[in-house]
Amino acid sequence: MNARQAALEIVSNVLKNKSYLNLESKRVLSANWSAEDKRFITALANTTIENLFRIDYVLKQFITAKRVHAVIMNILRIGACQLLFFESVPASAAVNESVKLVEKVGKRQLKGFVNATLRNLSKNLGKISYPDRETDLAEFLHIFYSYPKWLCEKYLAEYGEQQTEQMLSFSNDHSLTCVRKNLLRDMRLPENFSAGKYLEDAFYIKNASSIEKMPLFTGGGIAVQGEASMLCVHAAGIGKQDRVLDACAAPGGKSAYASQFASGGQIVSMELYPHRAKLIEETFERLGVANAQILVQDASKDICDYHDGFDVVMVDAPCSALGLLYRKPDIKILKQKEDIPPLVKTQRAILEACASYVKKGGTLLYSTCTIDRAENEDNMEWFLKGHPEFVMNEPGKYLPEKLSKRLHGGMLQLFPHIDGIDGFFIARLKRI
Ligand SMILES: C[S@@+](CC[C@H](N)C(=O)[O-])C[C@H]1O[C@@H](n2cnc3c(N)ncnc32)[C@H](O)[C@@H]1O
Repeated sequence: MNARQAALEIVSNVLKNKSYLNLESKRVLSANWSAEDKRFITALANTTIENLFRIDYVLKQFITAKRVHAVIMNILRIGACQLLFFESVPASAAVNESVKLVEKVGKRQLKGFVNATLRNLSKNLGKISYPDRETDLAEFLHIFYSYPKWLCEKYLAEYGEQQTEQMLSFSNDHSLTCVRKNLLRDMRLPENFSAGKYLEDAFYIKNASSIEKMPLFTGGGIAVQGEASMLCVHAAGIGKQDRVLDACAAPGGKSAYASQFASGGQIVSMELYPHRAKLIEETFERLGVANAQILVQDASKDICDYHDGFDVVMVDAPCSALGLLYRKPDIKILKQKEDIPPLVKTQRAILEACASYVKKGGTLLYSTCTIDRAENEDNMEWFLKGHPEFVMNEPGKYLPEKLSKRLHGGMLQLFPHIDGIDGFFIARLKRI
């Protein structure tokens, strides 16, 4: 298998099976590839998925057939992706290598079709047309930035044209991975890790293709965790002796970080799915978390024994993950508008049950990794209406100054294009 075939396999599986891009990439890249091949495969598969709506729109202008077989369409997609977005790949290579793929998938009779389509595209790159932004702005944004149309419409309504375009056009350096230095293990970090944007114990690694195999990772010296996720734990303001409930805990990133703050206290990590609870177990073992207990349990169901039982309750709710779209492009394709109302229902049910576990004077920390008013601000408004025993308690003193200035109504919505990190939402409530 060559690099383009590997990218084709990843793209085909994501689109056909609706599987996650990172899991497909991990599986395909586990074979013995050179570092250069790994980078090319990852870039080609990611860029194709990231720009799928645009690529399909462009291809439509050059495809002459009425129907195109799925695998041939995917070959055209990764070929067009190279022509449109890979300056380092000569057009002839993008076309010829795509034609070779047609033979490899056993459809040699379609070599001429793929050759003609891509050659025609490569000769007419300057003549590609896009939807007219004056006639239908949402349609233009949907195609040009390759985001679902429903999301473009939603963001236009909520944030206006300028901010929506900034959000959709933002792209970060995909080669950087954020890790957290785990203070529960005393391991030295290499000099080439660069400093975090906001937190002392956050670091960025460049071009690390298999962090999970690094001795520093296997030995528990680091956890792969973004700064926005770490900031949620900071915002909770956890004390040394605190008893903390992490109601939606898998794979255990926030629980493990919380255990550093509550070094003399205790963490209870709750998770609905047993297979995901196993991930928490692995995280704790690797990172040396000793003061935590794992519980497989539906956080929306009341547990009488927990009433008034915790200084801090963290609800890092299951959500639409729209704050990760800029670095997890498959979510753009997999996420549907219809997914949101059931999520809001679950989030509210979890908040409802967990509210009673907070001690008087204690903290309820609500967070999501999404940019969606229904799942964030609206949920907080709904919760406070039904729970006069809680007030908003802004977490400014626990956050870096630059971010505490951005609190709005006591809540913080992070944006990748403004803050350079994942689009998390953080709200801190106090039980009075
Ligand atoms: C956003 S993730 C949590 C990430 C985690 N806090 C971390 O930082 O590593 C949400 C988790 O909630 C779990 N979940 C979904 N519904 C739940 C429920 N009703 N009760 C408990 N956990 C639930 C999901 O399986 C998922 O593992």
